[in-house]
Amino acid sequence: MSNTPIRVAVTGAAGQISYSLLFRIASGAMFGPDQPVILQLIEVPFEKAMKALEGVAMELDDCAFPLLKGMVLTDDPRVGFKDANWSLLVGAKPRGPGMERADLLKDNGKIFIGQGQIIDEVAAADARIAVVGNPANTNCMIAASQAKRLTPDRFTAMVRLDQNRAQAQLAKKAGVDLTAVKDIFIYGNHSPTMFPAFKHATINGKPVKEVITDIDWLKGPFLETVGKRGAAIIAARGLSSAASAANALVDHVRSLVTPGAIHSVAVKSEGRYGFDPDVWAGMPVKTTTPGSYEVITSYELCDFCKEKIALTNKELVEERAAVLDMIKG
Ligand SMILES: NC(=O)c1ccc[n+]([C@@H]2O[C@H](COP(=O)([O-])OP(=O)(O)OC[C@H]3O[C@@H](n4cnc5c(N)ncnc54)[C@H](O)[C@@H]3O)[C@@H](O)[C@H]2O)c1
Ligand SMILES: O=C(O)C[C@H](O)C(=O)O
Repeated sequence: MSNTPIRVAVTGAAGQISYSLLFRIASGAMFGPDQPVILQLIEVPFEKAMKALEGVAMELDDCAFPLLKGMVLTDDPRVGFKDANWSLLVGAKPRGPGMERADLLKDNGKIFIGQGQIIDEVAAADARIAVVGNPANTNCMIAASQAKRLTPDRFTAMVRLDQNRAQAQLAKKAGVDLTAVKDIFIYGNHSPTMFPAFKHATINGKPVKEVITDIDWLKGPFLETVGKRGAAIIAARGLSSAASAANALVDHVRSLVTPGAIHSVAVKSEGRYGFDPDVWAGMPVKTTTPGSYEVITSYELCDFCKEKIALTNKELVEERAAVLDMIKG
């Protein structure tokens, strides 16, 4: 790690995810305990949002984080993304009770056209982008489609919350410590069609199916609970998940800068695991250096896995088709 601060741009900086996220970044949880950061906080150009952002910045000051070397508060994305090493695209309208993710597609998609163009123009040479705002995979595809300088591998979308949810559910069912569950990866969309591939997961080093012998639970309630967890939280809280989403983004970025980490990331598929080449789909990734990763392509897919992947791929292809005019226009 270097002593030069990393510039981290965060959109939706006055929103609920950011209220959990920013303090973790400033404390060193995302980039490590020796890495200083400058937070470049971006909000919409409305008085209420900017006022709320000032309040968040006051609280960040009041934490006296030694690693926080500066803050920029802005409603101008050109200022906010300037020289950013990481751009965390959280800002978007969240889904409310009863809303489907498809409803968000057009509204939120527009945001990512502009942000993709500006990041490509003004962010740092080593810029990397992580998309959280929903529908995250397709928003990431939209942002990447606008880039002429930055290559598609720089753009990732978050499926880490789904991986964490799946790991927690498997540990609970098996009655083991969370850390006993390994290699549970999320394939496809961050939506109820996602596929947590339990077949490849292990519990205390044994294949999941040897420990959880209730295959009907794995194929039914397990997939359903993980896939619909976002909606369950919205129904219970009246608001979408925030602290767990922020925590997952810390994990997503931390793993992407930690060589050897193996984790689920939505990346440009390039046809891997049977996905359409142009969609961003969750799949297992291994971080190779603090600035690069490779997709792990060695997992074999059973017929059940292929069926599930075909479903989530279909949804991603449909989402892409729904915004194709926007990204080509
Ligand atoms: N991928 C995931 O796992 C995951 C998990 C939870 C939530 N989400 C999504 O994250 C997004 C944010 O959720 P939240 O609960 O923080 O919402 P929120 O409404 O509390 O905050 C969103 C913030 O974004 C701001 N914003 C909107 N458009 C913006 C723009 N163009 N530039 C900068 N800021 C902008 C808003 O003013 C608001 O302050 C939602 O789309 C939500 O669905 C994703
Ligand atoms: O499902 C949602 O709309 C919120 C979020 O993506 C989640 O998974 O909690």
